[in-house]
Amino acid sequence: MRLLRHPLGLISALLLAAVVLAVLLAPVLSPQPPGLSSLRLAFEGPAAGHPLGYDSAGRDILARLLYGGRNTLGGAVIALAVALVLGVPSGLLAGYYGGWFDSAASWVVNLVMALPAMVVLLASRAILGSTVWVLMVVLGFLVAPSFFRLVRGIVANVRRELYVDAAKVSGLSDTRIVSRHILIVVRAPIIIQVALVAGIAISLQAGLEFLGIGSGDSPTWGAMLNEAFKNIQRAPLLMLWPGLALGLTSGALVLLAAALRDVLEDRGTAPAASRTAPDVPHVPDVRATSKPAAGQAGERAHLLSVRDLGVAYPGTGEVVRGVDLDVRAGEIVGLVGESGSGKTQTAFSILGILPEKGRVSRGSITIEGQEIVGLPERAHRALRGTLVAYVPQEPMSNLDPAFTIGSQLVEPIRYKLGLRRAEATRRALDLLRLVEITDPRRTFDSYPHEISGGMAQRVLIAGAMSCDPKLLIADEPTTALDVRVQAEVLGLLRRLQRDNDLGVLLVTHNLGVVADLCDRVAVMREGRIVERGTAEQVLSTPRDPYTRELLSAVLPLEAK
Ligand SMILES: Nc1ncnc2c1ncn2[C@@H]1O[C@H](COP(=O)(O)OP(=O)(O)OP(=O)(O)O)[C@@H](O)[C@H]1O
Repeated sequence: MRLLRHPLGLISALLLAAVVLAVLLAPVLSPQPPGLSSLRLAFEGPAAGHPLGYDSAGRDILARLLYGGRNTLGGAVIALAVALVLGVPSGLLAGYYGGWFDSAASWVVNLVMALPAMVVLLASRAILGSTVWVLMVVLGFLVAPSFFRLVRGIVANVRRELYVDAAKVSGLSDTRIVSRHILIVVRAPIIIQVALVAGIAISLQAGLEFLGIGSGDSPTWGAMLNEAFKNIQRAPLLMLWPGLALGLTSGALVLLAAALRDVLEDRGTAPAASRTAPDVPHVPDVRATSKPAAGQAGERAHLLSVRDLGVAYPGTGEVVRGVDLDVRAGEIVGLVGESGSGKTQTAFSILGILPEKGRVSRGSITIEGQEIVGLPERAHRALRGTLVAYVPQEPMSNLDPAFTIGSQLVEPIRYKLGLRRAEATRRALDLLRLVEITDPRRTFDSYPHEISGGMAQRVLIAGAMSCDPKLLIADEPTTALDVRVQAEVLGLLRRLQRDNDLGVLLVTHNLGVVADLCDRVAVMREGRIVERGTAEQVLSTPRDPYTRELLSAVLPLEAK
């Protein structure tokens, strides 16, 4: 549904729907069968009931266009179905279980990818015949590796997530874990990839037909192009219709993929738990209160100030109830609490990205003095990325596997800062250096599946820093990483915060992270803040029983 609110998505979806509908209704819309030929009418112009005129064999162009669309789109569907059936389950298995199946499947995939597609298609035509459907099955086989790699990369990454471990520990079967945790993560990239591959399949098929490699007997847009090309001197307009149909359909698919990416990829994701050793830092600071803080405002911080925030969902009521929070320039504030306590909802309200049905039910949020509750989406969007940036929890699923790291950094920089490509590229490389990536050029040119989780998180931090934000909201930024990499990424956040005088709101379960990094901390439970103070105060002399409970759950494990 959110796709319909995306202008590009709406236009491309409508266009595709119109094409598919027209093609399906071919018998109704078309005045005669596509093969009916009357040489007397060859190259005749439009006539009543034949709005596009006749081709070189005196066949109705509209009929051929509509029936040809059936073959062209049907061929793409077949190629996609084959690619999905082969690529997705094998990618899931290889990514989830690894081991010999992964090695064998990756070997086969590399082999298939090394095959020159055109040669294979030509050879299969010679062996299997020229029917368009058979060629599309072969094409499906050739593009299946792209789905395999996509799914395998994401699944292998998600498999390492602690929440998948937790699901395993709690006794869920593998099938259930895959359907509950894993499919959700791969669904969006697969949908995007489907749109892209459909466009490629249509263009490739048309290319083959245009070269005269497909089957001559059934009409397709490519075959129409081929025939029109032969008569280009005599009737250049014949090229227009199949060209237009192909251009519009493939263009709409590419735009739809881009819109789907926008819509599907900025969703919040599931939580996870992790631990690092606490090492209470010496931090000077501010006020400490131990009571729930609703209504107890105090002086508001200039950078970020939240007062009496409520977030509600229909049916559930308020899930955040009267939260007060301040983040000043140059400080890191931890927002801790168990799963479901409302941390992410608070962070999302500040970012203005609450899920569809969620709304801020009361209170005020100011960023640099500007009230943002009730701000129109457009104005809010202008703040995100420039004034406020977000570092998400799952680095890998926030990077699009279909694009290089470089292009994913460059595009937002160009969009937000209006830089030219060369300048944006320079800035992206500088940012990669800023986040301590040793070979920025190599990372720039890599695809997400070629880099590690820690590197991916650095890339996302680089992305967050790209427009010099003043406030960074990091939601469990190290959850997906192993302990050593966690420490590195936390160190990086600390350095960036110091060097840039950033204010950071760090959402975390992890009291070790709070101890390592935070100046101040607010503890949330059931939508309220139950305790706040300097990290040192809260960790060494917790006043609220809930904080004590949280601490006692962690400390015995970390005392070693
Ligand atoms: N889309 C939604 N519709 C209804 N309730 C929701 C929705 N999203 C979140 N909630 C509820 O809001 C409450 C707070 O969720 P939130 O995600 O903020 O918790 P959290 O403290 O960030 O937990 P975690 O650390 O697990 O992410 C939860 O009880 C959750 O059930």
